[in-house]
Amino acid sequence: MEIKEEGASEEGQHFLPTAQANDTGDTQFTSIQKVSNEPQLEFILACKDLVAPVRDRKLNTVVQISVIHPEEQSLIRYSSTEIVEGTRDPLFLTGVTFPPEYPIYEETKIKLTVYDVKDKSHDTVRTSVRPEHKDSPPEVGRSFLGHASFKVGELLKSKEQLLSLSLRTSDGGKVVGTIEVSVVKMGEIEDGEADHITADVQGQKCALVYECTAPESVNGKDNLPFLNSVLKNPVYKLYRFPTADNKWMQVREQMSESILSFHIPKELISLHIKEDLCRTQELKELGELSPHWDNLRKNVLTHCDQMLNLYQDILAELSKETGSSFKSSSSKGERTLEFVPVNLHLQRMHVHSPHLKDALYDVITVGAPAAHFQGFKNGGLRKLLNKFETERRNTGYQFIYYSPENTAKAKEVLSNINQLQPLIATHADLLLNSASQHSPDSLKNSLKMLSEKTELFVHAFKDQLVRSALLALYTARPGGIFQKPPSPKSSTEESCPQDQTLPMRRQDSIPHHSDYDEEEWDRVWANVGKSLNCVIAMVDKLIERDGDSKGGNGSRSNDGEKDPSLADSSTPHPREDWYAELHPLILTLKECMGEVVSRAKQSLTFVLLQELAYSLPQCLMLTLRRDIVFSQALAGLVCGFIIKLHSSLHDPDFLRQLYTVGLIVQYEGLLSTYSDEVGMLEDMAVGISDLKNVAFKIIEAQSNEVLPVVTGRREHYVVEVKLPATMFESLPLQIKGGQLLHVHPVLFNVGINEQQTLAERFGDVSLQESINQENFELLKEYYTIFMEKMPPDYMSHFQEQNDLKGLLENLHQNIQAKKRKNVEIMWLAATICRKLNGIRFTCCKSAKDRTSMSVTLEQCSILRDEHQLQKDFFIRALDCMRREGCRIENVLKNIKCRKYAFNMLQLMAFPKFYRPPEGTYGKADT
Ligand SMILES: O=P(O)(O)O[C@H]1[C@H](O)[C@@H](O)[C@H](OP(=O)(O)O)[C@@H](OP(=O)(O)O)[C@H]1O
Repeated sequence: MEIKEEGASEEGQHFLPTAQANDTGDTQFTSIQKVSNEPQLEFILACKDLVAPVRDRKLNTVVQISVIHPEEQSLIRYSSTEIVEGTRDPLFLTGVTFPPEYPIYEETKIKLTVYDVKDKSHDTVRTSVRPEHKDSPPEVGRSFLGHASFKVGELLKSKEQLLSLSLRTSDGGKVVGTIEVSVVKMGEIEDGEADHITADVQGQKCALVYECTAPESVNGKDNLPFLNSVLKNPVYKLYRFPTADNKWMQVREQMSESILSFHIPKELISLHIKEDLCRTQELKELGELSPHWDNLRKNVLTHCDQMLNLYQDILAELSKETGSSFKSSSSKGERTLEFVPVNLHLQRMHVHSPHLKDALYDVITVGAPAAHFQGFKNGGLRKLLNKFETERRNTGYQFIYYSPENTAKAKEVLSNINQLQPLIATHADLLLNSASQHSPDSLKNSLKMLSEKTELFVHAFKDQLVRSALLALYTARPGGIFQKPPSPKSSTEESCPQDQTLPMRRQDSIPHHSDYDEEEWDRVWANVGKSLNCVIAMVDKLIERDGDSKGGNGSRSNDGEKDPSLADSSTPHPREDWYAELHPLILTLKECMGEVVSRAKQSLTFVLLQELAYSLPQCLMLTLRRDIVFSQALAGLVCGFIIKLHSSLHDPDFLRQLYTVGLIVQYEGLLSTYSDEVGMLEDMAVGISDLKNVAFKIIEAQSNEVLPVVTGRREHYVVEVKLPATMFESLPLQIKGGQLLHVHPVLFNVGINEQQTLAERFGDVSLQESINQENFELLKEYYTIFMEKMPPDYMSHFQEQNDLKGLLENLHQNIQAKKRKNVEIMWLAATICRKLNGIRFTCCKSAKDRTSMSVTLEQCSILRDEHQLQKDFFIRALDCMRREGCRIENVLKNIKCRKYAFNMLQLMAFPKFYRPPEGTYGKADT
């Protein structure tokens, strides 16, 4: 019989096979009854009375679990337990779990093979994904003890779902002990019913059947289709660990890819293309410029076209990747995949322990957002942007210097214009519609909407930048001649006081010009407000006269075609033509608005031209780098946000926090401050900080398509997250009403590897220190807003439960202490984030090795601190997770080898609890 390795696919990307058998409609096998999206079958193992091949030898046992699919004859190696040392009655903490989509049936046969491990460092449990054959050499470091098999149906139908099987030697003759298989059911009976289970782990007594409940809020079954559309290829691992009071807790790890890894980059690149096309158009529409500026513009347009082509090519390449949900660490430097985050996963721990509530702990693990293709020879974004800005500020003779804040402001105003102008036009048309229907209520409502949007519009231009940009553009015209547009209707000008002319404050590098009429912009701008006032006055008058006429006044119709004079209110007007009265005023309003838009657009486009004009290729490459890094960061953020929303949808306090304060998003970085990783950290710091420009909006899904949509433009993104109608309905009004939901990203980095040792001894750790200090300030700010804005009744309970102030002080002291490899910083920051209901991230270069050490440590620390994990079992639990848990599968799917990429020397530099167990590390041998 052939033995294959599970997940031995060429790519090594999908460790677990998808449900081929189910998909092909293969119905001759009996499906297992299962709870939707829960693993289909989970069991734990224990052996008794094992016979050692050599008398008095203490056994170190491991069980290899293999599957024989009913339609095939080959044996698939599925999973292993951990090694239990020094006992003939091992009780294994690592269980076996078959995910929801796995093709398993009652007829499926499971084979359990027990080995005695002689040398753990050589126990090369499946180091490569190459299939093994019958005549493969025996595995180094272990010897066969015995095996047993059973059919899944037999286990499920057995009394108490517990099988006790004899272990036999390979010839099937001699019995060498027994193995017990007990079904675990997380989620079928009520809490407390599992009390009879005792865990005498020290004494190595075998446990009975496991049954526990997972409350609806944890499983969130009704939200599953929503989450399933985002998460793919889950890997599940099961464990049982003893609690301090000698009971068992059950722990299930889940690790899933997300199609957002590719979806968000595609959305974002499309958006950039749209924005850049629009910018090109706007630059062309700048009108006539003097030769200096015109040349500059031509140059910019040529380069922008090249960049556009590049983005279009990347998008075309990415669009070929339909259905992909994972970019491996080895593809980090691939140009066409640069926008895609590296190795992005949800890492979830679901804990069920007696007397305690079920709990979920989620961490998003992802490679540090960084531009690997461009490389790090010249540093990363933080340094490059600073350098660029300093040089730009100091060499301003060929162009006008606008600060990054002003450039961002210009983009913001442009974005507001693009949104508001069509919106106002729609509301104006609705108003006319109400007028033609002669409906006072509808007229009032339409007017209310129109007024609100127009006020926002007028407010958007209340900025000194627009004024100074107008002057700058004026001076850039041939001969400095500003083409005067036709003045708005005199009636508007006359009826409104000129009270909005503000003194002009020029930027230093902006030229003065004596011919320039500084007040003209104020007049044009103020005309919008004035025309709106005219509309309001007219509506009031019409409604009033309508009331009068209904009250029995005489009749007279009003022509009012061209002149919207409002002076004749005393004359009675029975059933007048409201449309005819309002139409010219609306035309004037639109005209005034058009005038403002055209001037503001041109002047702000001129501001943006300055940004590009200085050091063109460099500027565009920086933008590309920033876009790449941001795209990777955004993909992770959207994934984290959707998962958080999904798991907390039934929590009113969370929802309130979401719309009143926003969410903290905490990133744990494990990068060193040495060599290339300095550049990565510099990229990462900017990418994460840029996430503060993202807001989320929840909208009701109109179809089955629930993938998020990214809107806005650079520096002003709105991610629309779609929810199915039933879920959407249950949301608070504020969220349903489209209120923007904000995020507050913070990054704390602590390098832990041998490179960091070098940085500490011979290099520089100031980057890490300043990042941690700056981000501490941001975290403190969030905490302050949180305390201020959350309602007092919630806060009193919250403060009682969480000593956040103390934790923050502790974090601050640790950051100030400047201790080497101070991993306490990460634990404190993560704890604060969890207590604040935030979204957790852990990142290193590839999110594969160091990240795996960190998330497993975090998981076990949570089990110890929150779920009373027996202290003596802390290291065993950690080793179980690292040896057989989701993260070793992560390594496998990335590099097709089941070994963390560390050598002894590297590990000696790691803080103690970040070192994986013997036999699980080394360099890839494929
Ligand atoms: O290049 P060697 O000497 O094998 O060092 C490895 C490190 O030990 C690992 O920590 C890196 O992986 P993580 O970035 O996931 O920790 C790993 O990153 P990689 O998987 O991206 O190559 C390597 O840098």
